[in-house]
Parts: sequence; structure tokens; C-alpha cells
Amino acid sequence: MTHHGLFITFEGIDGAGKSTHIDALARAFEAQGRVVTLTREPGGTPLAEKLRTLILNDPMDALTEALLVFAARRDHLQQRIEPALARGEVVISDRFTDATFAYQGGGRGYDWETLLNLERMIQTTQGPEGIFVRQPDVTLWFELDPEIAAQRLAGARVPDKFESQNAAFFKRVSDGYAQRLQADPQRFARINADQARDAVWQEVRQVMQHQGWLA
Ligand SMILES: Nc1ncnc2c1ncn2[C@@H]1O[C@H](COP(=O)(O)OP(=O)(O)OP(=O)(O)O)[C@@H](O)[C@H]1O
Ligand SMILES: Cc1cn([C@H]2C[C@H](O)[C@@H](COP(=O)(O)O)O2)c(=O)[nH]c1=O
Repeated sequence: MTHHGLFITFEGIDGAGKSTHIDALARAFEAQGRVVTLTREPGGTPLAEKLRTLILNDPMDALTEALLVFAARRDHLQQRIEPALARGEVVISDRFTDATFAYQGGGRGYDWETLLNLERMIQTTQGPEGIFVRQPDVTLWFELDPEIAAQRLAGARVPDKFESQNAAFFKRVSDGYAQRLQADPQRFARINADQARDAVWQEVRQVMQHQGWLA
């Protein structure tokens, strides 16, 4: 049986609980016979993982950060995401371009229009139906109060450059996500991340069932 590729992204502030559910979603698709590519941004290819180390650890200005995340994304799209989608796989990515608008646009205050231009340039794809700008089929936005996310992360691991930002930064990141949702409401599903893990998982599952992708 041939399948259409599906591109699903998880988004939200650090500590919102995304990673907790990504594996479970992959297993649920596999149980239905789908091949899954699990990946993350920044990262997902050897080159993009090298850029990730720089992005998460080295101080740099907002434009440099934006250019590096888009460079990593271009490699990721070309080497992993597009080939997997062409094979009909389910691609699940822990973050994608909405994170750039949220963190570099919202958190850092970098120019939104420039990010839109970079998005168009980096995600332009040549497919059988012509040229288009690649976007996820569905984006799950894990919404959580920054104070609660910080409590969840406290002591869990050594914080990186982003995780050590204050609550005001994460409030701007959340506002950035909200702005992306407003611009493309059909693509987004809001997940109430301020619930027990099982209740969060039920919401994730329901979104997939609503799309007709999971039984
Ligand atoms: N629903 C929940 N209730 C309480 N704690 C949770 C819940 N979901 C996840 N956690 C815990 O919160 C912490 C952060 O979760 P997780 O790593 O999944 O978040 P994340 O969104 O992937 O973060 P990051 O983007 O920084 O990697 C972990 O210690 C995890 O066990
Ligand atoms: C894709 C992307 C990510 N970031 C930030 C957001 C997070 O703080 C880190 C990634 O860490 P995670 O534990 O894997 O969530 O990178 C960003 O600032 N811009 C981006 O485009």
C-alpha cells in the first residue's frame, strides 16, 4: 500500500513536555504500519547537528542565530525531510520554523519580515506538482505557562543558552507562537500542556484521529 508522506511538528517553549510524547506518537504510527522518521531542529543531519552545538552554546547576535538555524534547516530539509516525505514516510520533527519565529522573532525581537523572506527562500521545494514552500501538515503547539515550564526543567539538566533565559523571554516566545498560529490557524493544534502526561497524550492522539491518520 502506498502512503502520502506526512510532516508533523512539535512546538512550544523549553520544558513544555514535547519530547515526552514524540516517541509515543512515532510508536502509534508504526503500530499502523507506517514508517516514521523521527528528527529534531536545530539538527537532524550531521552538518545540522554541528550547527546545533554552536547555536545552543555560543553567544551570537539574533541575525547570526537566525541564519544558522535556517542553514541547518536547509540541510535538514534536503538531506532528510524531503527524501523521507517522498518515500511516503511520517516525518515527526521536534521543532521546525515556527521555533525561529518564536525564539529569534519573539524572544530576541528580530525582524519578522526578514524571517518570512528567509523561510520562503529556505523552504522552497520542487515537487512533482511544481514549486512550493514546504510547511508541516500539522503543528502541535504545547502551550504552558513559562513559570511552570521553568519549574519542570529546574534541576533536570544543565540549562543551555535558551533554557537559561528568564520568564519574560519565554513570554515573548509564546507570543511569537501565538502570532504564527494566527497567521495559519488551519495548520496548528493547540495542546494544553498544563495537564497530567496521559491527558496531554490523549489530546495529541485526538488531533491525529481527527485528521484520519490514527485509528
Ligand atoms: N505533563 C507533565 N507534567 C509534569 N511534568 C512533565 C509533563 N510532561 C513532561 N514533564 C517533565 O517536564 C520536563 C520537560 O519535559 P520535556 O523534556 O518533554 O519538554 P520539552 O518540551 O521537550 O523541552 P525542551 O524543548 O527543552 O527539550 C521533563 O522532566 C519531563 O519529565
Ligand atoms: C529550531 C529552533 C530552536 N531554537 C531553540 C529552542 C530550544 O531552546 C533549542 C533547541 O533545544 P531542544 O531541547 O531541542 O528543544 O533551540 C531556536 O532558537 N530557533 C530555532 O529555529
